[in-house]
Formats: sequence, C-alpha cells, structure tokens
Amino acid sequence: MRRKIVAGNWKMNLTFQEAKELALRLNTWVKANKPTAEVIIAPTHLYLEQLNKDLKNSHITVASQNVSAMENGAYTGDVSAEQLLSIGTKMSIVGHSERRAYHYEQDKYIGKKITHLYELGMSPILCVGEKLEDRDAGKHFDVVQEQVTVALERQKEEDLKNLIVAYEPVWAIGTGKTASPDQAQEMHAFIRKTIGAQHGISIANSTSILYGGSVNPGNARDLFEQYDIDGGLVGGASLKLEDFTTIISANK
Ligand SMILES: O=C(CO)COP(=O)(O)O
Repeated sequence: MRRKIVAGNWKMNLTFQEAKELALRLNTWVKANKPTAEVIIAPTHLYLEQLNKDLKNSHITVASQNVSAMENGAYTGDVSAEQLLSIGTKMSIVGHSERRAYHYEQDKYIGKKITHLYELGMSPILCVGEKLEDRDAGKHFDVVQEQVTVALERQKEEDLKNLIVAYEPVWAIGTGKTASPDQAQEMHAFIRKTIGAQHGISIANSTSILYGGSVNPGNARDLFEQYDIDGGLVGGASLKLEDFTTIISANK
C-alpha cells in the first residue's frame, strides 16, 4: 500500500509567531479530523527545533526544506543532515526547483544529499519537474527521467522503500497554472515506471509520488483521484489553514 501524503512547503514565508500559530491550529485540526493522508509541513530551518517540540506527539511530520550535500565542515550558511537530526528532524525536501534555479543544484549533487539522509536513517522528498521550454520542446519525459535516475542511481535498494517523490512542473509552481489531472497522471506513471526499471517493481510500487504546482482546494480532488498520484506538495495554499485542510481532506 502506498502512503497517501499531503505536504506543505512553507518556503521563505511566515514569521516565527505566525508559523507556530499555524502549526498548532493544524495540529488541533488533525487531532479532531484524523485525515486519511499523512500530513507533513516544511518550515524554514530556523523554526524546526521549536516546531519539532510543539508537534512531538502529533501526527504531523516536520520536514526540512533543504539539506547540505556535505557531511560537515567549512560550508558557511549550510545545514547538515546530522544537524537536522540532532534537533529531531528526520525528513528533508531535496532538489526543489527553486534550489535548482537559484542555487544551481544538479542531479548528482541532489543524489549526495539523499545518500547523507539515508546514512543517518532519515528520508528525502525528492522533487523533480520540467521547465515550460522542456515541455514545449516535447522533452519533459527525458528531463524528468534524467532527474529521477541520476538522483537515485547511487542509493541502496533497502533505503528506497517508502521513497517520496514530488513531481512539480516548474511552469505550474506559484503560477496558478496546474498540470491537468491527465498530464500529471501521465508523468506520475512514467516516474513510477522509471523507478521500476532502475530499482525494481516493488520499490516503484511502494513509492509515494506527490503532485506539486498550484494545488488548491478546487483542483486537489481531481488530481488525487488519479491512480498514480498519491498526494500533493503544496506551496501557497499550505499557508492558509482552511485551504490546506481542505486539500488534506481531498486525499482519501
Ligand atoms: O513549489 C511548490 C511546493 O513545493 C508548489 O508551490 P505552489 O503550490 O505555491 O505552486
């Protein structure tokens, strides 16, 4: 059975007070409503320690938005997997398109991050997705195949059980333009096939593949009903409790 998941990527939003309040209100909602989907939030690194404490015995996982590809040392401004784990964080987003675009992160480097996480018993949410020009040129499958295979090529099979991948077409992020359910399903099935070819069918079938890119309360249900869409990675709409909880409820 693949895990159903709805994750909120808060990006560089919310003050500490706002983040704390949103996390606590979300926790109250999750306790009262017991959603089918697992709930994950990814606040800025700065708030992880406090939110880990506030949500300690909750059903919400607090994830990091990024992690260094290096173990430790002279990497000013970076945060290592070991440091994250030392404050109780066990999951990190890696390869988000904003990291790829503004920090020039590439697939091999993203693969190193994943390896570090696994070495410490932590887990990644691997983000992949093509740019508009790739899709217009008909190269979207090639681009995503390369992103998935290079990031996962050095990982051990036993680590990849319960992998989480997020398909986030760059042209759909923060633009209000969502991939249609058919477009998303087609790519999710392709990602699962790609993982199956590389690591075997059992890992492919236990991978949760989330869709990200302008998910909102109005389009979530149609996306989540697709066979290979196991949930969402939500940006803007995860900052509003009502919108985020409506999206969580849509993933049954
Ligand atoms: O990048 C995203 C989540 O990681 C998606 O962001 P939006 O939901 O704001 O389009």
